[in-house]
Amino acid sequence: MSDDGLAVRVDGLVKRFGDMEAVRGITFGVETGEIFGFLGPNGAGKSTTINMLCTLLRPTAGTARVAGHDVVRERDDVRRNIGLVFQDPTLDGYLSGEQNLRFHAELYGVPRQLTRERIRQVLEMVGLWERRRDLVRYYSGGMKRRLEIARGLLHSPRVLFLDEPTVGLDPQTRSSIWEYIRELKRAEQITIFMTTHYMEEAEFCDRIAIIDAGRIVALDTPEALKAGIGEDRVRIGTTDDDAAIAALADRFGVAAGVSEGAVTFAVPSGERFVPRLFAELGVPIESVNVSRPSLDDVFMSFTGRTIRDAEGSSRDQMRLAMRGR
Ligand SMILES: Nc1ncnc2c1ncn2[C@@H]1O[C@H](COP(=O)(O)OP(=O)(O)OP(=O)(O)O)[C@@H](O)[C@H]1O
Repeated sequence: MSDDGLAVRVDGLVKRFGDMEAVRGITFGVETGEIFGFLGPNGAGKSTTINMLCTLLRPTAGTARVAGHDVVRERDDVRRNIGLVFQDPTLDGYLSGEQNLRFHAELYGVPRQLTRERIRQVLEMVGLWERRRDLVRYYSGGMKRRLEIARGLLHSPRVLFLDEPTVGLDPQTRSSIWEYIRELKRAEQITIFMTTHYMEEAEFCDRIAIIDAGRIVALDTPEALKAGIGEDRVRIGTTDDDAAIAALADRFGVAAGVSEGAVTFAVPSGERFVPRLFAELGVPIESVNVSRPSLDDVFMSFTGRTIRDAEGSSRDQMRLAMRGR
């Protein structure tokens, strides 16, 4: 089996593209049977990491072992033991769901006598058995993604890699994909390694690593990460944000900033703080929102900005880089 019960073991992994260091020496382990989430804004290095673990990209430095095998030296062993579901669909629309799976089974050398039963199992698991004879081009986006998950499972991999499995899907379909992922964990006892930039979804993972600008900034269960914050988040809409930020610092000793258009800060007990705010801030308040720590706050506490702001800035950086060419 894998090293010390670890399905994935990463040590000092680095990936450089020219001068650009996309992954900057990350180290972590994923336990067998766990749903492990890799969470971070666009451009943080999630896909680059997953591509190295899947043997599609060669690391610049460091090591990674998947299902007990080295991703560089034992590439074929790694490939035999993993399933992939990537962002870009690679299904053949002119084949039926079942034909797509049969083709994949042959590609992966699934023994003939097992193929039929295995196809039935995985199609039932993702709720597509009844639709198996329909051409994939007539499937909805959610059905296609489910078929890809079924395909990724066909050869009974030990580790399933899902790169943003729900991106571009509507909320209802996203939640149904999650039901299948959780069911999968119960039924197949495999390790699931997934990337996402949806904070709400990371909550469903057993553990998550938060990645920002190529570095892991936090790694734990979602509960432990949120409990570690210990403060509520308060957002206020005001007529004068700069004056409100100055007053918060002067009168309450609270450091606030503007995030996503509202003055935002953290205090130990939000509900108790708000009445004082109205009485003492001295700047008109138009709206108030108090929330318990979320994974967004965890990200904020480690990076100083929200994940959406981080996406904005990474897009800006990319635009600048393009302009500089
Ligand atoms: N082949 C490549 N050549 C040059 N730069 C690359 C290449 N692939 C990725 N990058 C850069 O590496 C950084 C990390 O990209 P990566 O795709 O891993 O991020 P990500 O976290 O997966 O983002 P997303 O959520 O948008 O997929 C980005 O700045 C990206 O532009």
